[in-house]
Amino acid sequence: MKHILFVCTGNTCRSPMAEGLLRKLASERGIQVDVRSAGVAATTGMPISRHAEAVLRDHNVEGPPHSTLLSSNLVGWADLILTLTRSHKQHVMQVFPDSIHKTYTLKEYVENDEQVLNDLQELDSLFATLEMKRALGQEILASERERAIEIRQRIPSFDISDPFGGSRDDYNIAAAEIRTALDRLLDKLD
Ligand SMILES: N[C@@H](Cc1ccc(OP(=O)(O)O)cc1)C(=O)O
Repeated sequence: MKHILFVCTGNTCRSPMAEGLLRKLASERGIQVDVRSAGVAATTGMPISRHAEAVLRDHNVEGPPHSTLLSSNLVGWADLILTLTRSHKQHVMQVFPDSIHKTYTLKEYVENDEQVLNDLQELDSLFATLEMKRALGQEILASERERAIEIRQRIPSFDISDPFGGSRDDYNIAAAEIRTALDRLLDKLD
């Protein structure tokens, strides 16, 4: 059975909704997945946001009982790590470099446009080069910086915006965005 780990910041809003919704949608389609979630800056044991909980309740789903900080154990457990934003993905890849081959943003993983996927691949590799150069104190070429900016400007956003502190509507919007991506994810896993 595939182990899927969703990652956001606090693991109280987006990734718990993704976890609960995927469990529900997968079981409706008879697809076997084991799903968990965590946050890159989470405090383990915090309650899930009341709006996120309400969204899940409306779908007759239970989310995780509390938040969990991302750990190497969880990263090791996962076959596929799906982050809610690009910065979460960068964080996971920096802190757990062995996870590079299995870490994607949720929206990027379900993207089908070849041109966009090529751009993303080039951006990831540029990002890795720039990070390495920064760490080694090497000069970053203007051409490298400009290329990264050029690609960023033309690709769509792969982030699911953070409803933290927002209204129930903000949570509904995030949940709808997540759900659309999860339907496409299940098409891919089917
Ligand atoms: N954990 C952060 C706050 C935070 C909580 C949740 C959050 O949303 P999500 O769970 O979707 O990442 C974002 C940020 C803090 O220390 O205040």
